[in-house]
Amino acid sequence: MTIQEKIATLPFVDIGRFHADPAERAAFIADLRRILFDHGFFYLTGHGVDPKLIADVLATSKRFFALPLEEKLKIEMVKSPHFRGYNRAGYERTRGQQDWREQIDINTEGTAVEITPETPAWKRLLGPNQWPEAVPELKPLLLAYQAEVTRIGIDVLKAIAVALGQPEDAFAQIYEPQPSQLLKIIRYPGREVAQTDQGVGAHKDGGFVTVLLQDTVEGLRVQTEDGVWIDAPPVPGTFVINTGELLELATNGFVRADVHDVIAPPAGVERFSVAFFLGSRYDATIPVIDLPEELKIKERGITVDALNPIFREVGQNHLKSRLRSHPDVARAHHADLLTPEQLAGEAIAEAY
Ligand SMILES: O=C(O)CCC(=O)C(=O)O
Ligand SMILES: [Fe+2]
Repeated sequence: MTIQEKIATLPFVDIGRFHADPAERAAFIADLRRILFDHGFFYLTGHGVDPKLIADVLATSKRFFALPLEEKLKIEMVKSPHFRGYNRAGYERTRGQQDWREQIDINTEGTAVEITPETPAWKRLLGPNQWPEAVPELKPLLLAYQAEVTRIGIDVLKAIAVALGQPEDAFAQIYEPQPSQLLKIIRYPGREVAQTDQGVGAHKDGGFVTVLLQDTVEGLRVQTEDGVWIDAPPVPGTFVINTGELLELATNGFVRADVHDVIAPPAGVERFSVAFFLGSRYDATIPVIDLPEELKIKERGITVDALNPIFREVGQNHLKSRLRSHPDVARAHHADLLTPEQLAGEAIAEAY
């Protein structure tokens, strides 16, 4: 199969059409509405991100991953109460199976909040990032890139709101003034290291939308609604956008959050990607959007209780999943939030 045949199964969305004249914009919205119901994944074009910024982010990330392990461990995540920093390959699992990828997690650059017993627990997520001294250019580049993918993510979200028959700012009440901006630079080592084909196991992403930059090596796969796995190989000049669980919840399953995974590259090959997860404010509660009748009849429903407010409290859920994903960080910094079982159990990191 050629690359063209493979990607024929995932649609392309040119976000430039959202800013075109009214007739073109209306045609775009009609197209997007169809795409959103059928697919949780699409390729984004017309986004206007400077190709030089993209090239610099990838090249500089590769320089970080090429550092000796001891240098990378200087910013290991366990040093950050805010779940920021480096995780080495083979230390995370998805559904019990080892993931083979190393990564740096970055989020909104901030200062730590003083934590008292009265402080909402999610405020522990706020704080500074950890940056590598050995590659000082990484900080300004990733912060510039984070700003750009935030702009794109919000633009796509506005288009999605309009496609759902809502005003374009329908979600602004839960992302303004500060959305969550988790950015990961990721390296997947080849199978001679991984000794399994699991780069990252099957999962859904949690936020509004994910803006994914892939370098040149394929490996990303998406499960369609009928259960078939299709490839989502890199296409130069595009981002892969996938809609997350927050939108699935908000639309009672009209919008899909597709399960996806990454296959580890062949022996001797490494794969790089940069994933950006746009989420709402941490103190937001996910609303249920009242879709127009012609869309409402196509809602699929969701597997959790749609009206249970616990599932809809973003910060609390995010902190819970971070504590589960990174038990070493949880024990080092948040032991007061853990159950005796969590404190006693094996400290295995869960990616999702
Ligand atoms: O690396 C990729 O291509 C995708 C990564 C991913 O799905 C994730 O980190 O959630
Ligand atoms: Fe993902």
